[in-house]
Amino acid sequence: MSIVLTCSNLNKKYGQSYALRNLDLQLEENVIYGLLGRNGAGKTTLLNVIAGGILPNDGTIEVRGKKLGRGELPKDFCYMREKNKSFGGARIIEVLQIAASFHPNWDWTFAHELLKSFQLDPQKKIRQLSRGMESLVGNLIGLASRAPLTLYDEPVLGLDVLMRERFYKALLEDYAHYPRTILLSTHLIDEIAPVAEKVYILEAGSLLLHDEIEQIHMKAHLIRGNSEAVASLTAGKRVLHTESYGRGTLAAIYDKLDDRDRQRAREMDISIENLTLQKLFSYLIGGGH
Ligand SMILES: Nc1ncnc2c1ncn2[C@@H]1O[C@H](COP(=O)(O)OP(=O)(O)OP(=O)(O)O)[C@@H](O)[C@H]1O
Repeated sequence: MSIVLTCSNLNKKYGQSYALRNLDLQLEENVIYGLLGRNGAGKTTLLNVIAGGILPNDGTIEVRGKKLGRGELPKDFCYMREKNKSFGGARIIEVLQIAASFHPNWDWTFAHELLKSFQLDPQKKIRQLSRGMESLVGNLIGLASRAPLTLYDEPVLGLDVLMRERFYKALLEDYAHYPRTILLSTHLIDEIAPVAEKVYILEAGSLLLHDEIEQIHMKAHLIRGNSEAVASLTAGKRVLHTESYGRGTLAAIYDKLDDRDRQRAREMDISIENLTLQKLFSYLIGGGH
């Protein structure tokens, strides 16, 4: 396992409030990550601190084991911001030409395929584009640049369902042939579950959870039954949330359940459901509501 990027103890304050607090994050080579969090959780700030030149108050960033100096940006990376106000007067094709000059792995054949698939007219000016089309231009650049480290901030913002599906499909197909490290920040949590291999969940600038999607499928459960029975089954496990109803309790847990746990659950008439990533997220940050 080779580490591409390590952020250690990052802190970023705006006035008295922390946009990032003691944040640690590590990205491995050739993995797709989801960066999840509510509005204001700190996702954009984190991406800007890594790649957008915002200086943290504390903490270090290492790229392939080499610490970045203050204000230094990673090499060989592509960062597609949520908002890109520059280039308004330029045509799409001109923006692609600029991007191509920055990225040594740029693939023009792929870029033209994506223009067609995303239904973008290369002669259109950036300021004539809808919100979704603008996102698609950014997504195209992120894909065709094939940078070893690609960071996307809300890439599907403003996209309709068809275009979201086309983007995810293009990403996964291209990643299968050209593996690299990709981090996608998003609100659309269940959509990212089939795309990402690992996720980081932020809340109020801190890391709430990070794990492999596969592990999340194995560990995120909702348990329902008699209160004493639920308390006994969940003892020693990571309980995210509990709620009482009549004589029963509902508990969201984040832990593996082995055969013995499941046998006990059957004996005690406890039901066990798997939680979707979206539901896990809701229980982590707000008790499921
Ligand atoms: N330039 C700024 N000045 C002051 N506060 C800021 C600034 N940029 C961000 N913040 C604050 O930092 C916190 C994190 O914001 P950030 O944009 O990183 O969140 P986010 O997770 O990307 O949110 P969203 O999903 O809504 O884009 C918020 O409380 C925000 O108000």
